[in-house]
Amino acid sequence: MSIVKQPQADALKKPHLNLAVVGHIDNGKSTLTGRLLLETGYVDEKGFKEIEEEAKKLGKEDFKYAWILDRLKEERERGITIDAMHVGFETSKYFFTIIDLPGHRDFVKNMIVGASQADAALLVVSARPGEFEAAIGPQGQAREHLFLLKTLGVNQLIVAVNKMDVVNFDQKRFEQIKNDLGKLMRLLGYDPTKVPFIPVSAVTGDNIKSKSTNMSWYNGPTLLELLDALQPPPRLTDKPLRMPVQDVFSVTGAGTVIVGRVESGVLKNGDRIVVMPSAKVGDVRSIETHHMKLDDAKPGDNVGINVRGIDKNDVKRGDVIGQLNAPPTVADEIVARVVILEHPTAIGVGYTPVMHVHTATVPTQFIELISKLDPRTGQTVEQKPQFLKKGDVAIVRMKPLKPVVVEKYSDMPALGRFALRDMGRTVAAGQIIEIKPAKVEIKT
Ligand SMILES: Nc1nc2c(ncn2[C@@H]2O[C@H](COP(=O)(O)OP(=O)(O)OP(=O)(O)O)[C@@H](O)[C@H]2O)c(=O)[nH]1
Repeated sequence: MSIVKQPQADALKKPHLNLAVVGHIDNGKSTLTGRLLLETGYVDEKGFKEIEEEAKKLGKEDFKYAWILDRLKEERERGITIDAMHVGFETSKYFFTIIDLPGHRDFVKNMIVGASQADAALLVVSARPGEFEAAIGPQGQAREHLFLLKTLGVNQLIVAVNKMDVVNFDQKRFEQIKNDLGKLMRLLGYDPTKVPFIPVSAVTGDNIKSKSTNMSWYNGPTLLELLDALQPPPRLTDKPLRMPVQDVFSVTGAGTVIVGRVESGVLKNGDRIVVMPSAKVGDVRSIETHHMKLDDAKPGDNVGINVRGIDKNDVKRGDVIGQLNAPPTVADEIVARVVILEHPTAIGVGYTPVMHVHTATVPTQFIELISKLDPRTGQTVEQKPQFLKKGDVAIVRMKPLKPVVVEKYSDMPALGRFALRDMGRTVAAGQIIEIKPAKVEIKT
């Protein structure tokens, strides 16, 4: 029995949103996520009792919510099933899938993959003195995540100011954080007046499901109400099918099962599909989500598909599934608008970081620096710059050094935005403006 419950059919009929929970290490992402699952009835009672008793025994009761996530991670590592891939909870209006559970060692890398699919983000910042300051400091992950979210086009954001119990639910501290974070957000291109800030305590539960009696000075909605007030994104049903592959399994009795999220188009049972860049062709035998069989999968659906004619070894994470009449685009070169987040010196032609785009990672070389732009207005300020450095926004031409599927950001945002990483750091993020396609022959 898994520690988290799977949604019932009614929950899956609700509009679906993908939520990224982001923030600096130790600010309380896991605790808050565990709390949300618990408050919405998505934690198995028996399993949670065990966790509670264990936490009590060790005198670590504050940890019990985060341990829900730890337990889940263990379950995933032990034996992967399709339905354990997606953890979710429901509010009165939506069903939320939490993409990329917090607490991962290489969180930023996963964040990039995750954020490329997020419809909204919940930024968790700690009110504890010092912790908030570190989170938004030069090395702060709250800063880094905000920048990435913005550049990857995730515009819906909720800020949870957590650990309010630690600062005696002090309104002044909350206002100060709102003010300081607001300034940073403005710098990164957000309008902080449009972003809701909420004071919470993940440990005591204040303002999560019910209004806090400790913070009568806060008149806004609870966290669950804020989640309910998010807007569903437009779903690209009329575009060609694109489903980036997250994982592939060989399931005894079933054969090859490919897991991913449909980003555009509609995938139907019985469809003939093509996997790019390998150009392997197969047929869809069944589509499943959260343990239920579906007739089709639409944009936003996270599904496992059982396919005939494609071997497990023919598909890998980062490939993209499409249909034969409009197969996914394999790029020979791309032109992109990039923002340089972090680089110790300067970036010139020849620089080869790793591009993270949808679920793919591929070494990609800068082959031309076309122009430098004013970050605020988007106007060209310099043609053919020699170098790019931290803070610069530029149009560049790049060449993926291995075949990879991408699309123009304007056509399919989820396949057209990327981050560039080098030596464990996020160097830049960008959007694809033009693609020079590679020739790939599809044999049917
Ligand atoms: N007092 C108090 N402590 C909290 C609260 N939320 C989290 N904590 C504590 O803060 C510490 C870090 O919490 P986590 O939930 O593990 O933080 P995280 O952001 O998920 O950390 P990583 O997964 O390591 O990035 C733990 O000791 C929690 O018990 C809160 O609202 N109040």
